[in-house]
Amino acid sequence: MRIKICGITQPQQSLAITQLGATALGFICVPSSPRYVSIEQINLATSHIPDHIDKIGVFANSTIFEITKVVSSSSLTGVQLHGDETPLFCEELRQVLPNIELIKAFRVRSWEQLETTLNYTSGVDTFLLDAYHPQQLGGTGKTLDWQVLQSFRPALPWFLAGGLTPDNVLTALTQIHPDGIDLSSGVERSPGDKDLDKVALLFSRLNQL
Ligand SMILES: O=C(O)c1ccccc1NCC(=O)[C@H](O)[C@H](O)COP(=O)(O)O
Repeated sequence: MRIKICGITQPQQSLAITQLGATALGFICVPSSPRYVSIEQINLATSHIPDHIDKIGVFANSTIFEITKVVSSSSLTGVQLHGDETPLFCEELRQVLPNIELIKAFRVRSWEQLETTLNYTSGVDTFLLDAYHPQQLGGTGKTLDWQVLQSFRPALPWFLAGGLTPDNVLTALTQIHPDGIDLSSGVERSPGDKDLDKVALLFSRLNQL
């Protein structure tokens, strides 16, 4: 299973987190977020990270120009679209960045909304389901209803996000079987400052699976 730790801001934490077992690191490229990082910060945080670790830039309602500028100046291997990007936008971005993993995030407000994932299957590689919050785009610590998600059968591999912590991750994964999990505030001391003890606890809990 893929394990993405998102919202990294401190270079020394990125290496430690991959050594603990993360398969992907997420960098928030949304200026309004307290976890925002510049291109220079992304490059510092990824310079010692092995090639097999996915390095995902998280964007929300950015333009194709803004996204490609960050991707072409960094070692990002993937782009997560966390805003209201349309299927057409994803397909256009795919044309411009054919070798970059595209992840479309859905902030789930209603279960009917999950049907819209169908419209994105040709434009992206991966889905991510996150909790909806009226004021925040991500990193909210809110969980989804895992029981309802048991019937989610997406056409693409998917990450479960939203309020996962070392204490609830096994409960989630006994109910549903995503291809990956994504955690941010559940392994933090404060926004952008990861708690390496919590990250270690996460991996020791996952080893019990
Ligand atoms: O984390 C942010 O600050 C953020 C801001 C704007 C758009 C997306 C953002 N995060 C996206 C993520 O992938 C988070 O990991 C995801 O929302 C889960 O967060 P959490 O509930 O804290 O585990």
